[in-house]
Amino acid sequence: MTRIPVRRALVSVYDKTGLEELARGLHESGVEIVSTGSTAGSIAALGVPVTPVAEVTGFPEILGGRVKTLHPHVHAGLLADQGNPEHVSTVDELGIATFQLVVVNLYPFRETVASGATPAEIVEQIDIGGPAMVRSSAKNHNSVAIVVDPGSYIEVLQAVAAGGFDLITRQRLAGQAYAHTAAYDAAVANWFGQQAVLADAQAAVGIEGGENTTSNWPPYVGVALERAEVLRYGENPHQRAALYVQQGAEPGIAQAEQVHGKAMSFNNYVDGDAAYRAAFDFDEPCVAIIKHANPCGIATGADVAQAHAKAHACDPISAFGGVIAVNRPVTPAMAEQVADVFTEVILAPAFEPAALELLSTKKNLRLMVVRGPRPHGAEQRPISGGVLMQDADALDAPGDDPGNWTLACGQALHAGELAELRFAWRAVRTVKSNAILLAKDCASVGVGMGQVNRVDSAKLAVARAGERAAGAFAASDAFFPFADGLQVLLDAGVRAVAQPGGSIRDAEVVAAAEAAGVTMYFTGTRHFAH
Ligand SMILES: NC(=O)c1ncn([C@@H]2O[C@H](COP(=O)(O)O)[C@@H](O)[C@H]2O)c1NC=O
Repeated sequence: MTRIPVRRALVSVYDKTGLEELARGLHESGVEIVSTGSTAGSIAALGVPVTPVAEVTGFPEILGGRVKTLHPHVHAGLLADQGNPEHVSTVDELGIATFQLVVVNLYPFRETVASGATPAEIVEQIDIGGPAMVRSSAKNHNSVAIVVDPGSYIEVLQAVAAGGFDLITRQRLAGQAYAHTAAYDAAVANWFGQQAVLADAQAAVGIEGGENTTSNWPPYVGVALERAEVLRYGENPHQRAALYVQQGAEPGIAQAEQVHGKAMSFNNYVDGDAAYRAAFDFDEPCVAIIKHANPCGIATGADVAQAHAKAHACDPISAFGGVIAVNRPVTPAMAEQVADVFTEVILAPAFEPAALELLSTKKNLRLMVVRGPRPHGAEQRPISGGVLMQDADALDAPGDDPGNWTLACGQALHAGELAELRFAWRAVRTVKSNAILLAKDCASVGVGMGQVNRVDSAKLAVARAGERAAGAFAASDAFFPFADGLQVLLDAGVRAVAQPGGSIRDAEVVAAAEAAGVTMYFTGTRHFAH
């Protein structure tokens, strides 16, 4: 493989991490370093020889740094194919020296947006010259190696000392470089999109009839995904699969840190995500046990061990091979309970040392550290040929506060009972629609999920609860279109029901509850989850 010896390098970095080692190493290998303003200043301060880029261009940096490397003496030096005799003679005639290595990292655009800077400050942090150099060098990877990641300087110095970069490495670096500028431009485009949304919203204020409905979503959304892991297989063994993390996204399970166990599978991630969302919906210590993206047990408790015991008791048969999420650090007491049950994954914000030690003896159990709370931004759902976007179904709708519920029939519940019904209401939204959840003592006791009619979901919940259905607190993720589904719950002896209300047959539904002497609240909010 042909290596291209590095004689001349262009270094222009905003992030000066590792710059000292890089500059010293390049100099020791006999490489001439050309550099921009403060990068050159930092290198010179180390006592390492450096040529300021203005000496190469014969032009000062102007417009507050907007123009420093945008010059033919730089870009021809980056773009000349050093294996092409015509290119070589052209640059020779014009007295342009070529580069074999370019090290660039860009102005911190995303960080500046996140810092709450003004639009003018943000715009100034859109790097122009940097991406131009990155793209020129990457295009000309036949002659130039382009490095955008301060984490790869050691590899860079090794390659330089070994006689230069081979073609495969230059191609790989070029790919990384284009991914880097693409992600950067996507972040810039997304910011401009957000500005457009804000401008539209401001323009809509005062328009009679109110709200701006057309432009609440940006005209373009750039998503940059970086492969974090190749998975053994997908949902089934014949499907290939990989995990990608979304750059700039709120951290979630894709960014979780594995502290024990074999590699996560595709299904572990899917179930883990459902478990994470469920457990982190609660402020109290909460444990959710998930199978096939649905809870087979969810409970809150005084501590995580109690919450786990209650969640497990909901459906011990289904809990076998489950994925567990907990919204507090795992304690030794909880770890002892879990150790007795075959479990695929536990996700938690932390594991107490003794818990970690105990659970680490289980070689098939995966332990993942996740940072809560669950992401609240917009959610994407791929469909064939596109993506649907929606606001995350946060638990902040008026109907999520029992204080806003309407008593449809029966005696108002006292505070303790209302807390039970509130638990059922919060927990049911983690269940795939049609969803019916029966709870007692702030623990699910029967869950009916994913049925194509509400009657079957009710039957399933009641069947799973068995005797526990009597006196249970029931929640339905959407209204009862007829009284039949509710009747299943009433016949099983539930104590109270929370449901959105809003069916054209509400009167029939309420009459059925009233006849059974059961309290029913309308929440006014629906929580479908598909
Ligand atoms: N305008 C230009 O010609 C230009 N050339 C390089 N840059 C950026 O300037 C930064 C380095 O500048 P300095 O060495 O002055 O800290 C790098 O992030 C680089 O991407 C430029 N800045 C912005 O566009």
